[in-house]
Amino acid sequence: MRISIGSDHRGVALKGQLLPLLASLGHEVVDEGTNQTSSVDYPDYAALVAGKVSKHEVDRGILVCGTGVGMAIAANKFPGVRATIVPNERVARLCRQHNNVNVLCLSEEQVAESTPIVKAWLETEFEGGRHANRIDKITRCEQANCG
Ligand SMILES: O=C(CO)[C@H](O)[C@H](O)[C@H](O)COP(=O)(O)O
Repeated sequence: MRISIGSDHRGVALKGQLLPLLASLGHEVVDEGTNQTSSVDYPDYAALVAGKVSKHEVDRGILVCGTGVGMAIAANKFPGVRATIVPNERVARLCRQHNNVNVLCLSEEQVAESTPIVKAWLETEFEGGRHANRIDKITRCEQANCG
């Protein structure tokens, strides 16, 4: 897969660990930064990654910050993006099977072992069926500017 990855300054160390992992699994990785520990704004990096997912320039996105919260909030503003914080392997599988999550948000502070989470998220397929009906409802809401 072609994967765009980004972080803020609180996620840069974990992003650095994920780059060789993704390459070793055979994925083409686009590193959107940041590559420094000086303070940056997470919405800028969420926009780079989620924008590419939204425009289908990449297959998936990965975002890392201190908690994953800000990245998920910002990424979900982009049409067609389904981003969530994933704290463990079980949620990694379920968010693919049920929610077709296309942007994985990780907390560098909270996640001790990210490799099984990332592998499970990459390997697990969307189940479709009743879950597709639910995603369609979200998509229709997004397109109609619900609320
Ligand atoms: O977006 C976040 C929280 O919702 C991330 O944890 C950021 O990394 C954090 O907000 C950055 O905070 P800082 O005090 O400016 O380092």
